[in-house]
Amino acid sequence: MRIRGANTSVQATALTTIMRWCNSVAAPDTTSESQPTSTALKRGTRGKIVREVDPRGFFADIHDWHHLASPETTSQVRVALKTKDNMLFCGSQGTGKLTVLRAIGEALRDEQGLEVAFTSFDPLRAHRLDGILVHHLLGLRVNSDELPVQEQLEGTLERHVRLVSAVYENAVHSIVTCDAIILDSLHLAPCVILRSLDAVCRRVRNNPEPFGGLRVIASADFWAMNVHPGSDTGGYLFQLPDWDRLFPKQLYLPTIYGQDKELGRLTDAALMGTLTNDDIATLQTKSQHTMVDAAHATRAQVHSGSAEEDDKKKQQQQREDKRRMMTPMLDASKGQFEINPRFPKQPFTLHNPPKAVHIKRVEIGNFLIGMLYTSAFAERYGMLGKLKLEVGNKAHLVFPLMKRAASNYSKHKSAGSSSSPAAAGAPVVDIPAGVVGEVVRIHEHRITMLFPSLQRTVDIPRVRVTTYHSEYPELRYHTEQFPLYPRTMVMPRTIIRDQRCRLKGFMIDGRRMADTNDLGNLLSKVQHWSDFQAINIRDFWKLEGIVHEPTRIFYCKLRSLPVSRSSELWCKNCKGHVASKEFHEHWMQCIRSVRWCGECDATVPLSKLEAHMEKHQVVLCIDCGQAIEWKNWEAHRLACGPMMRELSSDNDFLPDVTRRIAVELGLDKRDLHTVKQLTKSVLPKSKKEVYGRTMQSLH
Ligand SMILES: Nc1ncnc2c1ncn2[C@@H]1O[C@H](COP(=O)(O)OP(=O)(O)OP(=O)(O)O)[C@@H](O)[C@H]1O
Repeated sequence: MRIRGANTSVQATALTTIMRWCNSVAAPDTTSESQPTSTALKRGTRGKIVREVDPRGFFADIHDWHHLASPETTSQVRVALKTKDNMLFCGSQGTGKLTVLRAIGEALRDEQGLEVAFTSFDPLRAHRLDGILVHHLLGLRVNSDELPVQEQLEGTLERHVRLVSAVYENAVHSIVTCDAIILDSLHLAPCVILRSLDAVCRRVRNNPEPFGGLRVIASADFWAMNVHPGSDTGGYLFQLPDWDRLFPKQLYLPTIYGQDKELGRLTDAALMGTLTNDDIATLQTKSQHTMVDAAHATRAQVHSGSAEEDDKKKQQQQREDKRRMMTPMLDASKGQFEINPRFPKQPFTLHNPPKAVHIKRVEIGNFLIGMLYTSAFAERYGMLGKLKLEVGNKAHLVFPLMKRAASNYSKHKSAGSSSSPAAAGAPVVDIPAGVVGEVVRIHEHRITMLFPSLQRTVDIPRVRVTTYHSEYPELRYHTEQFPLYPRTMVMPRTIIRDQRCRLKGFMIDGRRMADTNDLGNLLSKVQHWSDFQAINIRDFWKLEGIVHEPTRIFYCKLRSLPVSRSSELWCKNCKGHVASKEFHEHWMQCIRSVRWCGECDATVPLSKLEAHMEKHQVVLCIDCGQAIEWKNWEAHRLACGPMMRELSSDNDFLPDVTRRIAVELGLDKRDLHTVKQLTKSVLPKSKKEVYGRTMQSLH
């Protein structure tokens, strides 16, 4: 094995280290000045992280590509092959975005011979895409909380391009070495990243076109953005001035696959904020009745033949069934404890490669270790880092468990076939993902689960996933965890973020929802009426901000739908009435030029917003303990009673020395007036932060 691209001395050290570490590798070729191997030159293979499931015990299908060749997907692939434009696929969960991206990426690579990087902003989806995190393509830190300003970010991106070509010798992708990027979960990208990517691509690729001519095929689910009812109206990706230039082809995928047709219509209405009272009634009654019917049917199957049971027992059983089927959804505050149990019973284990510390000393080694390490956590596969299952708890499967050994499937995948696994003689699904079961027994290395709907009791061992880079297979991380997801953790935000499978048997309670778009996002996770029960939706639906207005307006434009049927519309940004016909033009101009200041009840030009909001900054006068707006500070410091006493001789608390120095220095009482900026948590509402972010992302 060779470490390519390092300078000779570093390379020699690295080689020795890794050679010592891995006995089985061939002798290093120190004479050739870092000639790329044939693997590295093979198109489309750079930067590939491989994830393999150990086929012993239960084999889980973690790759899950069954519709790459479906008619809907292939029609999108045809469009992508014909056009040279960048494309963006929008849609809610389950609309096939990832499948389309994967199919287009493969077609660009295999049919047009392009070097394609498969990336996502979401680590879990990066794994599902068989790709890498965008951060690894761009050279960004994964866990960095603070984003640098655009200039710094551009510097980081350019530096990474240089590192990839000079030090890593193109063993991984960079924005220069690939011809196309598959960019998933764009809704998670801050504006500044997209703007820097565009600017740096144009510079380093020496091409004035968007992204320097790099083909970008992206997907986004803007309904899943982290916004809450009080969020701002501006500063989102789709409001960037050159958004349409960056993505000339934008499509909305309307069909949630596998979902009941009427339920699909209501899910769309919930997402777009157009649910009527009748729709809510249908949602509540239909889900309730069908769910209870399903519970009865299951029980009847299990107890068929027991006719002597008396009516009372039957009724009791039915009540019990109903209770068991409907797990109430948790709200965010309660669920937090469940999600991060202090003493997990089944922690996930991550086995590091031996001598990882030594390998880290070489730049490429450091980069690879970082990339693999952040890709190998249980959460990246949809499992949990901390699992606390007890006997009697309910949980559902994260992956479909397969029946036969994995060898055929691996061969089939490595042969690059995109046909269905069943057709290639691959293992078939034994227990589908999402099935709800009850923990019967817990052993050290397996959990016995009873799946009542399948009438099966099955031992579930830990899934063992090995993660490595295709060109450095010696560096391996092994992840182990039970592929189970506790039912107690079903709550709006976690389902959306962590769950890859569809949900069954839970309650959508309007009163437990707190976040924008929760109802639509939850509904898009279910397929049939019998999977859930909706209650109290009417209470929730009346609340302001329950659908994210900027996203709704953007999607209306994308789908050529009217924002409203009335002749006039209320602009949430400038708080004015606008004729419906002109609404879109007005909105786009409005959000790019002004913001509403709630303190002054007036619009403020975007260019002056930062300075304006500074005036509303609240500060604490330490002398009198009062919170005062910054604009009133000057007046306050002249009139603050407790402060005026400070330098007077009857202030026993002021040390004589301080008083003398102050008088000698000519400091008047005003200059001694003290002020403390309040911490964010004390402030009633962080308007500054909201507007600050907006300013930063728009300019
Ligand atoms: N054309 C299709 N026909 C039927 N089912 C499909 C089709 N495309 C995708 N699916 C299935 O729909 C489900 C969601 O697909 P995919 O993951 O690609 O969508 P997504 O929009 O990325 O949604 P999610 O956020 O739920 O992952 C998967 O189970 C997939 O197999």
